[in-house]
Amino acid sequence: MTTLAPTLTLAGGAQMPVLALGTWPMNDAETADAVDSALRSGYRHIDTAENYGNERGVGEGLRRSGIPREEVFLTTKFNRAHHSVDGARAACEVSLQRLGVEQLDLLLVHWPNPDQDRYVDAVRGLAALREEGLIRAFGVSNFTQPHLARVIDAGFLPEVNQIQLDPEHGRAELLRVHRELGIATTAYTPLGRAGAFLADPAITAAAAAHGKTAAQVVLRWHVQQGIAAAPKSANPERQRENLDIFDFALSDAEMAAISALDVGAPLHHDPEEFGH
Ligand SMILES: NC(=O)C1=CN([C@@H]2O[C@H](COP(=O)(O)OP(=O)(O)OC[C@H]3O[C@@H](n4cnc5c(N)ncnc54)[C@H](OP(=O)(O)O)[C@@H]3O)[C@@H](O)[C@H]2O)C=CC1
Ligand SMILES: O=C(O)C(=O)[C@@H](O)[C@H](O)C(=O)CO
Repeated sequence: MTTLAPTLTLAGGAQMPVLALGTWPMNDAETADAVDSALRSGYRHIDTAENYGNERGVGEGLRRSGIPREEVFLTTKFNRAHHSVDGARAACEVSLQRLGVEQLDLLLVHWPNPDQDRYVDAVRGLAALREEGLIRAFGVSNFTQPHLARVIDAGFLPEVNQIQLDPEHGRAELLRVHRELGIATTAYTPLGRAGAFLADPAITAAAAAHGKTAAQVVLRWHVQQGIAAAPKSANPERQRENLDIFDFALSDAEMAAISALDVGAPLHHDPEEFGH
């Protein structure tokens, strides 16, 4: 029987599977193959973006897999040019078209782009789209606590903040803020792009103890904190490996040892400076 990931209930009531297939930096053809194999293995959440240029591939993989549309949670994101009420609508409409679906499960503002200072209007546009039923949930990505505060002061609660989060970037303070506000967290680059930390004894010892791989231990560390994770793999075997994390639990000591790998390394990109 196929194992499905459990879901998190978002603030607006949508159920979001805690394990998503990441699709950056694959092109349409690679994405279609990866999405097809992932869905056949039991994935029910796909992460894409306008910026990845592969939403058509996601739609193709979805149709090829034969998995009914309503069983799959589709997350996509839009770029800075769409940071306005009308822009969010236009972004949604073109993503729907490229994906070949009638509704998005989750639409995110990809980066805050504070230099143009229009992310509050972008979220205002998202709230209207949810109201109309074009999207089931809305959220943001790469937002810091001050960005979230501006959006919330304007009267909108993003349901998700998708952020870089791995054992070396535990994001403890932002996670605390998310929990306080009722914002779900999705971790991107959860494996550190097959980072060196996979060979750290804190992780390899837990992997040996549970008969799992280092990547499985790291993804388990994410979901055991109530965080969703979006590992990318183009390889069907590694896709299955990354989903096979729901039959064991890390001890408190193992969780703490992995969390201790965060010694304050900088993020790949500073959201005050970088964005598209
Ligand atoms: N919101 C945002 O701004 C951002 C969102 N993202 C999203 O997050 C997703 C994941 O992040 P990404 O940066 O790709 O990094 P990941 O941490 O997911 O690492 C992906 C890399 O790890 C390899 N890999 C996957 N599974 C395993 C495994 N079990 N063992 C060993 N190696 C493995 C993959 O290779 P292979 O494919 O060969 O298996 C690939 O090279 C992206 O695809 C995208 O959807 C990413 C960056 C920013
Ligand atoms: O992959 C994404 O979602 C991005 O936003 C990319 O810009 C990614 O963060 C990156 O690292 C590009 O250099």
